[in-house]
Amino acid sequence: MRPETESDLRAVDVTKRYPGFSLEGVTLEIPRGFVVGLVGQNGAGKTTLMRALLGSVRVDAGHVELFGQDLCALGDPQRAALRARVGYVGAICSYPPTMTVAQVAHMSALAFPRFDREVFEGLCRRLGLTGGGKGSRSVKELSRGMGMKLQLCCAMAAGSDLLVLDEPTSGLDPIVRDEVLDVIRVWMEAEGRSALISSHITSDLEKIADYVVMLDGGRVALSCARDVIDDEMGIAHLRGAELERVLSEGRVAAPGEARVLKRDLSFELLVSDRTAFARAYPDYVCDRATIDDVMALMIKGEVR
Ligand SMILES: Nc1ncnc2c1ncn2[C@@H]1O[C@H](COP(=O)(O)OP(=O)(O)OP(=O)(O)O)[C@@H](O)[C@H]1O
Repeated sequence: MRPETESDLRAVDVTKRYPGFSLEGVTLEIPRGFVVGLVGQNGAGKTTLMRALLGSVRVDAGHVELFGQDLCALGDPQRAALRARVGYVGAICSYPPTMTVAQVAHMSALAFPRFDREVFEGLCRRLGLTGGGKGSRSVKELSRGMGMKLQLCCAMAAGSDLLVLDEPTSGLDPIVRDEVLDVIRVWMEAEGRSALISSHITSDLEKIADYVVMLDGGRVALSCARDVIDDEMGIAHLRGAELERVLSEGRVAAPGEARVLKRDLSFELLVSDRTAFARAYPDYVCDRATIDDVMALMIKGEVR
């Protein structure tokens, strides 16, 4: 990923083993100023990876550099200081349920020295969390979407340089999802900010992510710029004989590197360069690939 850009976070060969699951040799970078989207099926290891990156779980091997410093080589105070520059938002709103929005702000201001109340209040107004007496509502009275917005407002107002968001749009309606994405986009406009966002709603990542990292069974199955998926990759829809012809000619993928998925009446073939494919096989249909398409082929596709 963009070796010429400074990285806010760099993970090298990160391994975390649980009984029955392991995150194996994950290497990943979050270049400064960019959004990295993390995708994968349920249980692929996204949350475990995020927790390992933030030092919330001890890794068994590999290392993590946060803002250029090796987390393992630091003492607790230095690690905590670096960690304070990262805003983490989990899928569940973790504030005490009886606290009001205003009290959450007060608690955050005590916890985060860089917490900016004006920024917090501006964000809350923008997202409809406050105004018209709404600020006196307690956390338990907030809907799931409101709880997510409140966590985001706190993380952004805390002066974070890097946001790590675990499924920030899950369970939200499309309008609220767009609002949340808009707020992240506006936050990203300030220089030097980055984000790692996991999601099962890949259409959200298509709107916001600059890079995509795909996890499968605890390993990185694909890591690339989103533009590569949008502009270059394709899904060819082929009949059996057409597929065999394309595979035997070896122009699309070397033997052992093609990904093929059988559908009811045809086969799908993952194509890394759809323009070259169209030139080589002008009579065969090849569509643009979405993140979902690529995920299905990479994870469920047969290797040919
Ligand atoms: N503390 C733990 N002890 C043992 N196993 C764990 C622990 N935390 C996670 N796991 C296991 O690690 C695997 C990956 O879980 P993880 O929550 O990271 O996946 P995920 O990709 O975030 O899934 P989802 O999309 O469903 O949220 C699962 O099999 C889970 O049971």
